[in-house]
Amino acid sequence: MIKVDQLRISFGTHEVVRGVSFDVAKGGSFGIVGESGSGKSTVLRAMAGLNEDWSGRIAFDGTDAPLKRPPAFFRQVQMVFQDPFGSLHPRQTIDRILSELLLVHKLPDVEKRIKQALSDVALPQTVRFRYPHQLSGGQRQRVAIARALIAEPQVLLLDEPTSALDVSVQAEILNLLADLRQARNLTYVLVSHNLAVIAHLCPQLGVMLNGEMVEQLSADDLRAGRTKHAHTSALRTLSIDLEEPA
Ligand SMILES: Nc1ncnc2c1ncn2[C@@H]1O[C@H](COP(=O)(O)OP(=O)(O)OP(=O)(O)O)[C@@H](O)[C@H]1O
Repeated sequence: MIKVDQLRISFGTHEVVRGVSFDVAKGGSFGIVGESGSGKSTVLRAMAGLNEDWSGRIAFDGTDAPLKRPPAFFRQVQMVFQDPFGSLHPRQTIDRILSELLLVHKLPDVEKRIKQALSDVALPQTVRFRYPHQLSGGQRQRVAIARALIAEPQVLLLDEPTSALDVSVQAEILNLLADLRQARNLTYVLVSHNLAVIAHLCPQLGVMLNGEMVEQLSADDLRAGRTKHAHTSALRTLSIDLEEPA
């Protein structure tokens, strides 16, 4: 479903993504983990069509993505960001936020689709005419997910989708994302610095270090400590230490 091959991205003379390659099967979920600045978000933004200056190959469903994506691309592929406060327009009601993509893509049954989108992410219909600041952080992220799914895409690109949330809410959003993927056969690429988040949603993952994907492995191998690259072992040790403070 997704093929990224020898992706390279520079800002000025600084090459921040240095030949990254990975594949994701249809209905699969691939995680990208790595420390801050390793290039994870830059990879995802290029895949989403938000950065038009890259080289290599990015393909969805067998079709190479051009640098500048046509409008139809954004029906097929949607992105969810870390901070729902930043990604939802503060002066627009949830109704307006959800209807925007439907209008852009000229989809029928706006009313029905908005109601369905709210119920798909387990939000009460009463939030429809509220503003983002009148919702909790978890509810805002549910709106962001509803907006991403409303035009029925096949791929979700998720950039730290739970990092801005309280720990108790994080698990709810991760479970929602897992359920939605299964129900709709969605394909996910998820970026996080948090190995536990990645391992929860992604059976396969890639580890980034200084713009390179230094290792790809299964979540099972990660859990069992079957790692090859020293950086993967270091991330794993760090995440175990964080989860189980002495
Ligand atoms: N628009 C930009 N202009 C210049 N440099 C950038 C830009 N975006 C990212 N960078 C640089 O590219 C490198 C990789 O950034 P990126 O955001 O992809 O890392 P990351 O692994 O996602 O980290 P984080 O989790 O902190 O977002 C960093 O050195 C960053 O400073």
